Amino acid sequence: MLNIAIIGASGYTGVELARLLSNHPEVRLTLVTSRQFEGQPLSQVFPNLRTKVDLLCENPDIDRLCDSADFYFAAVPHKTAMDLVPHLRRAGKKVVDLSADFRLRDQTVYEQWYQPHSSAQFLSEAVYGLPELYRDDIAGSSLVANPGCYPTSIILGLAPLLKAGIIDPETIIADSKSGTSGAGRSAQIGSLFCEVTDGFRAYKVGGTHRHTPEIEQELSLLGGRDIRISFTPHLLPLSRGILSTIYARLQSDQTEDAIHQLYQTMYADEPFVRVLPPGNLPATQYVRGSNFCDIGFTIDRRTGRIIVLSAIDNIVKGAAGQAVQNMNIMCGFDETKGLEVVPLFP
Ligand SMILES: NC(=O)C1=CN([C@@H]2O[C@H](COP(=O)(O)OP(=O)(O)OC[C@H]3O[C@@H](n4cnc5c(N)ncnc54)[C@H](OP(=O)(O)O)[C@@H]3O)[C@@H](O)[C@H]2O)C=CC1
Ligand SMILES: CC(=O)N[C@@H](CCC(=O)OP(=O)(O)O)C(=O)O
Repeated sequence: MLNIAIIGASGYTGVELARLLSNHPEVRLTLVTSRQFEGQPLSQVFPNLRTKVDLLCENPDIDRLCDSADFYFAAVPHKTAMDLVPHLRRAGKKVVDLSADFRLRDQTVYEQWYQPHSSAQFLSEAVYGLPELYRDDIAGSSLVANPGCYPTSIILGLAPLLKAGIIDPETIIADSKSGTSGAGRSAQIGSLFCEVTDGFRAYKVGGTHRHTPEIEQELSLLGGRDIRISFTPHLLPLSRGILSTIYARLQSDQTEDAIHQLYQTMYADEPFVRVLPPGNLPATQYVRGSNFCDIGFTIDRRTGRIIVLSAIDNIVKGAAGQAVQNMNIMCGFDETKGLEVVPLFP
């Protein structure tokens, strides 16, 4: 059995990691951290874990951390992760970092969008943890930077089109809508019930959301040239789920069957990408609680644009589920272990 620590277990991705890992046959949770709930059972902080997780929350003291497990999930905010990861790596531990701290390959770009990087020497070691693109690199890595939730939905939605070179990369627009759990569990006015319910709004409009450089980094690698996109996030009055609606102009006339074939070919062996037949469109309620990314598309003949829709659960494929998928790959386990759950509906 592999001993696992979740650093930041009292957050939304932390509780989701605990839920998924408690059902994983190859691992045992040995440490969960939370400063605010130190000494309390995690199953008291999150009663859904009753009888499934029997650990007390501990303060994340670095020496105790390094002695407590073989494999670490850093489910803490960015900035915190960059200060923790070097200690874990120097102790020879494998880490999946759910924060943004090791996702951008270029330190300058990271520092433009976030803050000064205290452990930039680890950027070259980190592998971007999108298994559908980097499975082999992830398998050989000890530090995986788990992708952001919006980037996961958009990159998976566009990858087959960019690889095939059939869309004009200068015309990409992604409108994404996320459930409120994406903002984390800390108290913030913008996440209060009255601020979110019965309404729908965009935020960080005009290329100002910090996921923009992450999405552009990966799309540029797929397209083999520098790509800039228009990305607008929106906040939904839902707890979980992301739906990204992505537009791009087709470079030439294409049939729906030919494009469907492109998606089928790229994702044929992917356990967590479900390509929908032409005419079927994804929705957040059909991936809820699961590690699936559902992708559908349609061609707007009047404008010559393709419209791709990509749905994930932001806490599962957008965070904790993808992190477990990465752990499975890094440790040589069956990639679907702990993640076999069918989406919860209704
Ligand atoms: N929510 C989502 O949908 C997604 C989140 N992510 C990323 O995953 C990470 C966790 O997100 P999420 O679970 O939503 O966040 P939450 O705010 O819900 O939880 C954060 C966790 O980190 C701990 N923490 C906060 N500050 C520190 C610190 N200085 N030292 C040690 N522990 C700390 C908190 O516990 P305590 O304060 O008690 O110690 C808490 O357990 C973030 O980097 C986020 O960007 C990525 C993709 C999607
Ligand atoms: C709804 C909402 O607020 N979503 C978060 C992004 C979700 C996320 O966790 O992304 P990172 O892993 O990069 O932090 C936001 O817009 O900042």
